[in-house]
Amino acid sequence: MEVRHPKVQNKCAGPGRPANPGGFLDGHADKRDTCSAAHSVDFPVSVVLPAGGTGERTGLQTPKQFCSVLGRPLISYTIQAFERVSWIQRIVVVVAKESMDLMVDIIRRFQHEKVQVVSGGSTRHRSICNGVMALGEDGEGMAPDRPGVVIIHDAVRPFVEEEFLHKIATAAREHGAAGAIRPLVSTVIATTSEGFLDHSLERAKYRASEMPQGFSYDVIRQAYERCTETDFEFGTECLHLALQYCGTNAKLIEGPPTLWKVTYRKDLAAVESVIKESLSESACMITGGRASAAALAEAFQKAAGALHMGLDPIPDVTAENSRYLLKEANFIQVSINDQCLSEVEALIQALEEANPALLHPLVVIWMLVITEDEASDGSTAAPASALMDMASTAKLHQILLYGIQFHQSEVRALSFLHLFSFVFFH
Ligand SMILES: Nc1ccn([C@@H]2O[C@H](COP(=O)(O)OP(=O)(O)OP(=O)(O)O)[C@@H](O)[C@H]2O)c(=O)n1
Ligand SMILES: O=P(O)(O)OC[C@@H](O)[C@@H](O)[C@@H](O)CO
Repeated sequence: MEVRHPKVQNKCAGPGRPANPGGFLDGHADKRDTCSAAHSVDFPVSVVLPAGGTGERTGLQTPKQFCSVLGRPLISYTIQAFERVSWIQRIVVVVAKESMDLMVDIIRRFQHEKVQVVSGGSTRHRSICNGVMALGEDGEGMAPDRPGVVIIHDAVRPFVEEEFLHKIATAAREHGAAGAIRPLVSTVIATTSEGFLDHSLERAKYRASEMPQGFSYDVIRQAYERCTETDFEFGTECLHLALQYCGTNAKLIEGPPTLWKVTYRKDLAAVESVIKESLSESACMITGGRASAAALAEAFQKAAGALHMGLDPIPDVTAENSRYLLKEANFIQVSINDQCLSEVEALIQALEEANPALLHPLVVIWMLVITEDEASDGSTAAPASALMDMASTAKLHQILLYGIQFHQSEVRALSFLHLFSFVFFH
């Protein structure tokens, strides 16, 4: 499907079918508010993820954005990094038309939110242009809800944090354009036509242009409406288009080293080791909706921030929260004074039914909290034998079950999180 916008007919389009105006695959926005209070914006932000390349430099048959990492396509990690940000409204993924069905399947399988799939072009700029135009598409009589800011981010850069996205988006809002930069690792040199050194650049004066980049919508749209076929064919830098065709000088912001792009096969191995390491840094805390458990989860969530752990408290894993079963690797089931194992049994059953395509064990910690009044009744510990039996069965499904019981007066969130982090690092 090709996005063909009347004003820029064939401007960014490659070959392809007329575009579906871009109906959402699942239109409900992500209701899970995952942004911390520190990060919010007062203008609409959308994202374009160019993912229409072939990944030739990996030497693999499968385009790198669709290569599996721990049983999950690389692009799914990148989409998740954006869909978790509550102030991002729409994510346009731009893929080659022959990958459209695959992309739709990935979105459904991993229950991605806020995603619209658009057909790519023969070059990266053409693909990005298609994505930008789709954001302004009138689509079936709907007034285009054009974003104030568009974040553009290569789909093969899976490690992007909300805090940096917020910096890029607010700088783009203020300056019209903003981009991530990183120090150069190697010196840049110019060669003669015979392949000899012509001159070298003073490395300290230059930076590597990375992603994400942000633009006010009108700037990037106008840049693509005005740029030339040569730009579309050979260009690699959106910031240059904004300067060249809109006179907009991008604000440059040094980003973390995690912004690197998967380009070669070795980069896929690096992604896998980084993701494995990060597995111990997030968990889903299931509170059952009880006020006391929710209060405890809130205290843990605050403490988790100090350990750079992401902790998502939710009441259960049903309905819209069922996506956690596919994307999270660690779960803490909180029971208050309830020695019955039914809740954790239900969680393990839900995990087995969801059968997430992860090649590493899932970890479930049953956290039994005994409150002061209950403790005075001399309540006994949960039936350890029943827990052991359940753990033995769960292990057959790659689920590692642990139990921890403590009295409310013993709760020191940070120390428990250190313990959880140790257990999660499997
Ligand atoms: N016609 C294209 C070419 C590239 N991209 C996307 O732009 C990003 C960065 O480009 P690059 O790393 O060069 O990806 P490929 O072009 O796939 O890699 P190669 O040059 O090795 O083929 C990737 O997410 C890629 O999918 C795109 O959307 N459309
Ligand atoms: O050139 P490639 O297509 O490999 O990758 C695109 C990069 O050039 C681009 O992501 C940054 O340089 C920022 O513009």
